[in-house]
Amino acid sequence: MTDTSHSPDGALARPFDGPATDAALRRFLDGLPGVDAVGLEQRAATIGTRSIKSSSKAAALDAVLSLIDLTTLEGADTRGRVRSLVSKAITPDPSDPSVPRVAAVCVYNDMVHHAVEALGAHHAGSGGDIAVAAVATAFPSGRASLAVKLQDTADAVAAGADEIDMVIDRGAFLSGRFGQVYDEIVAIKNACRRSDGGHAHLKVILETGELSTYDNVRKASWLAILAGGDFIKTSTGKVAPAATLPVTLLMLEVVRDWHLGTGQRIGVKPAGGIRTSKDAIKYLVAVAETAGEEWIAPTLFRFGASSLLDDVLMQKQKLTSGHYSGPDYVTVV
Ligand SMILES: O=C[C@H](O)COP(=O)(O)O
Repeated sequence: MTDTSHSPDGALARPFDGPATDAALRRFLDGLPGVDAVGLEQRAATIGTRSIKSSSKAAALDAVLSLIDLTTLEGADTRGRVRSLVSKAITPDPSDPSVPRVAAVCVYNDMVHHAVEALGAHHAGSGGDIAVAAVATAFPSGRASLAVKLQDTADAVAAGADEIDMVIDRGAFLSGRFGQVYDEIVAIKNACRRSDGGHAHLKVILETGELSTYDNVRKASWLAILAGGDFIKTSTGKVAPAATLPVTLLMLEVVRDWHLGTGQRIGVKPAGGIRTSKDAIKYLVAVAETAGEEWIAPTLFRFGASSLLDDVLMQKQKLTSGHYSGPDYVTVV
């Protein structure tokens, strides 16, 4: 990843004066313009109707592949399951070595060392091209003490995680305790520091399905960026609704506005429920039309998905041969 980080206290970029107290954050976030829900949903619906030339489809499918955080987040995860996932990340299509690799594998904290071991030289931490992302901070609920969340994060970083996907405290956010949410993100960002002086990149999961309103999604997006998030991510995948096109579009508008105001580029990661190439391409159109084509890069956009890869491989195969292969074409993790 290129370094999209900024000062943990947001001092250079903060769009208000003084410390980020609860009152200052509330004043700023409550002063953001309300979201025109009808307009937002219409924009998303219009994006959903765009057609893509078949000559561009192959490139779009390859772009989708390169942006996937290939995910397994199950209580039943094992070393074997993570090794299968990693093998698929390294060689998505054993019959075609030209198929691009995914950006990252995303696993629970205690599976990080298995992922790192299985990736070997492919691990980003060893100069390879696949990152290991770990969900942390008492994922998916976020209900634990700050001390536990910091330890959770430090454990994942020590085990070799290149990226930390943290969940915000939705209870604190919905109660208006914005300072608490801000401080927690700042603390987790500090826990992302590695002993070599680098730091794991921080994706801040808003869990938009629990935020009730588009206004809250906009506020939480700003709050996460102000506190130092390198990425803002829609969902854990454990709460419905997970990623939606309108919510992702709204988050893209925030990173676009942040970039216009500060020059800093923040990433966006829709996650949960994105299973088809057709849907993924709609997201790419939203990225290109909202933040700009430069955001279509693993440093600035990811899909958090467990099964999207299989559909993309099937669509690529259909483009090449004119027909779908049987269900055995894709390997099931
Ligand atoms: O962050 C990723 C999600 O947990 C994956 O969700 P999914 O299984 O619906 O693709």
